[in-house]
Amino acid sequence: MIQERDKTETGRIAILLFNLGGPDGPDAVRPFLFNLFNDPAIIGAPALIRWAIATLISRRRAPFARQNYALMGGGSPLLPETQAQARALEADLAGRGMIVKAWPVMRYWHPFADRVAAEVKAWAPDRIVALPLYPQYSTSTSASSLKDWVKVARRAGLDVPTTTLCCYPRQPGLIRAHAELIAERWRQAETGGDGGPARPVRLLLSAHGLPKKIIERGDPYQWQVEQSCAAIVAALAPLIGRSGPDDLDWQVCYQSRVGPLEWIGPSTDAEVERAGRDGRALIVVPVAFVSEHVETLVELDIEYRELAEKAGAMPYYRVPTPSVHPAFIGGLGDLVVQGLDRLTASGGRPVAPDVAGTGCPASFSQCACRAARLSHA
Ligand SMILES: C=CC1=C(C)c2cc3[nH]c(cc4nc(cc5[nH]c(cc1n2)c(C)c5CCC(=O)O)C(CCC(=O)O)=C4C)c(C)c3C=C
Ligand SMILES: [Fe+2]
Ligand SMILES: [Fe+2]
Repeated sequence: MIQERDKTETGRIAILLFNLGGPDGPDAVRPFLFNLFNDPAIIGAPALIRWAIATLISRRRAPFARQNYALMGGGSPLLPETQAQARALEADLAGRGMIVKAWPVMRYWHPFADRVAAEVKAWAPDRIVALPLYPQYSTSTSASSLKDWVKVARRAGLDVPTTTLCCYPRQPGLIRAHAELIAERWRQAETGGDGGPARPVRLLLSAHGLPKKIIERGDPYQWQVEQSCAAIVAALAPLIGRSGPDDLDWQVCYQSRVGPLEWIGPSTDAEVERAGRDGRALIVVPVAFVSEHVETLVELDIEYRELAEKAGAMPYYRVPTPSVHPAFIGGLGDLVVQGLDRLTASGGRPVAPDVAGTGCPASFSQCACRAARLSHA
C-alpha cells in the first residue's frame, strides 16, 4: 500500500466515483432506461432518431425490468453500495494523512453530474481525481461518464486541476480481492460443501457483454476483461494449492445481452449449459462489476442459477463483487495517490498518458489511455 502523505502537500482532494446508476424505485425504471438508451455512447444514431428509439425501447422494456427490480425491493442497490465504497475510500486515504471527500457520480440516474459538480464546487477542493468504478475501459461506460463530467464541470465553472484514471484491469488490490473471494467459495465447492457430492469445478469469469461492433471500432473493453481474468486466475492458483492457470478449469464469458445486435461471446448462459453437459460444478465470478446490482443479484443469483439447476451444473456458487473488500479499497486508494503524483509531477497541467508496460495494443484506438490526462494500471 502507498503510504502516508503530508496534508499540506496534497491539499483538499475531491474524488469522483463514476458508475452507471440505477432506478431508486418502480417509477424511476422507465426514465432510467430512457436516459441509458438516449446516450450516444450506447446508441450511435442522430439525436432525433436516438430519442425516438430510446422512447420506444424504454416503454417496451420497463415492465420486464420493473419485475427484476421488484426482486430487489423495487430499486437498485447500486447507489447505497457506491456510497459505502466512497466512505471506505475516504477512510483509507484519511488513514494516509489526506483530506478527501468522495462523491458517487451516476450516468443514468441520481446523483447526476450537475448536482455533484455544484457540491464539489461548494467544497472548494484543490484537486480532483476522476475515478470510474469500471476497472475495464469502454466507450459505453467510462468514456460516457467522463465526457459528461467534463461538459458539466465546465458549465458549472469548476476549474480545478484534475487527474483522470481511465482503467485498472490488473490493479493488484482489485485482483487480490477477487482471488480471495473466489478462494473462499472454491474450498466449499471442491468438498461438495453444500452437502452434495464433490464434482470437478469450473470457474466462469462473467463480464457484462457489449455489441460486437463497439469492439470492432477499437474499444479495449474485451481485451481488458481478458487481462483481468488472466490476472485473477494467476493470483487464485496459489491460494487453492494449484500450480498455475493451466492447473484450473476456467472460462471467460459475457452476460446481460440486450437488443437485436450481435454481442461478444461466449455468452454466460451458453457456458452454464456447457458446464452441465461436462458434469461440472460452477463458481461464477462477476469480473466487470465492483458492486451488487440487478445484473448480479437477479441475473447471476436467480436466472443463471435456475439455468444451472436445469442444466445439471450444480452446485452453483456466485462469488460476491469486491464491494468494500479492504484489498480493493486499498487498491483504489493507491490509484488516487498515483494519479495525484502524476498531477504534481506535471505542475497541475494535463498529464501525459502513462501506458508503459501496462498499455493496451495500438489497435485499441478508442482507449482513453491514448488521450492526454488519462492513464491505466
Ligand atoms: C461493465 C459494465 C457495463 C457495461 C460495459 C455496460 C454496457 C451496456 N449496458 C447496456 C444496457 C443495460 N445495462 C443495464 C444495467 C446495468 N449495466 C451495468 C454495467 C454495464 N453496462 C450495470 C452496473 C447495470 C445495473 C444498474 C442497476 O440498475 O442496478 C440495463 C438495465 C437493466 C435491464 O433492463 O436489464 C440495461 C438496459 C447496453 C446496451 C450496453 C452497451 C452498449
Ligand atoms: Fe449495462
Ligand atoms: Fe489503453
